[in-house]
Amino acid sequence: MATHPGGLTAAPAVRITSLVREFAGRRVLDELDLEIAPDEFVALIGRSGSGKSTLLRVLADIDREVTGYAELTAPENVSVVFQDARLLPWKRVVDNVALGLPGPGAVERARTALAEVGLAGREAAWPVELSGGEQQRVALARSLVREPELLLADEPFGALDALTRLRMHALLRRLCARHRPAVLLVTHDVDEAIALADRVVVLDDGRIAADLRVELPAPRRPGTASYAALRDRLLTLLGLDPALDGLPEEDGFPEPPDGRGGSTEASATRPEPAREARA
Ligand SMILES: Nc1ncnc2c1ncn2[C@@H]1O[C@H](COP(=O)(O)OP(=O)(O)OP(=O)(O)O)[C@@H](O)[C@H]1O
Repeated sequence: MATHPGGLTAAPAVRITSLVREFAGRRVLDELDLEIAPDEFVALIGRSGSGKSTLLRVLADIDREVTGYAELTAPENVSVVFQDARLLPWKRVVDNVALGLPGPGAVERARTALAEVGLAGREAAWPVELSGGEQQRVALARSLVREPELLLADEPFGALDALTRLRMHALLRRLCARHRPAVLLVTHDVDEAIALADRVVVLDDGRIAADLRVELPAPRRPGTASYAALRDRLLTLLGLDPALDGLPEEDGFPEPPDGRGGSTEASATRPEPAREARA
């Protein structure tokens, strides 16, 4: 639970207890527990197939086919940002942001939100006229103009170049400081997780392998000893070798049945990440 100024203890924005999601009898989320406080920024990392997007879809109420849970509490006012901006190509930028907003002030609010993400003057543009980073900024404006209590983001910057991604980090930090939603950010990028999150949760085979608070002082610059220690710990938890800067020695994927791919038995065994107690 979050303790707010004044000593009040706020109820968590998200509380999940013993969540199970199966596909064809296989547990993809396996009795998962997670709490996110209001205003808290949680990054969710984990290997491909570990269940990150599934968890996000359940919280977004896109996936309702959960097999079981003891508690599943999330706010009603949730916004979701995906890797692709998913703008309606036949609507101008401002109308994409205003879409579904109630009241006569909708367009004005959309304009203000676009200015907040640095797109003042581009309101009348068509989505196709914007770069990938600009489209993603529109998607952020569209999400935050609704003042969500919970912002869910599934690799929102994964398709952007490295420089744009860094600028998007700064933008998202500023927007979250202003709007103060609880955030669950799915990312493959350990540095992105460290740069943005209050907590990094590591998912492995549908269970939480580690839950680490990021205690680094701002600005969180790579190169400090404490940054490197946290980064190494997260890479290790992902089954990667920090000494190789995150590159695994083997790809860790199963061999094709006919043995094509030509390597040894060892390469068919994926590296086992360490499990850690909740910190
Ligand atoms: N609709 C579906 N039908 C069957 N299996 C599914 C479905 N959606 C997801 N899965 C399976 O659930 C597992 C978790 O998928 P999920 O997309 O949540 O993983 P992820 O951690 O987000 O992976 P990635 O990092 O590669 O995006 C995978 O093994 C996937 O094949």
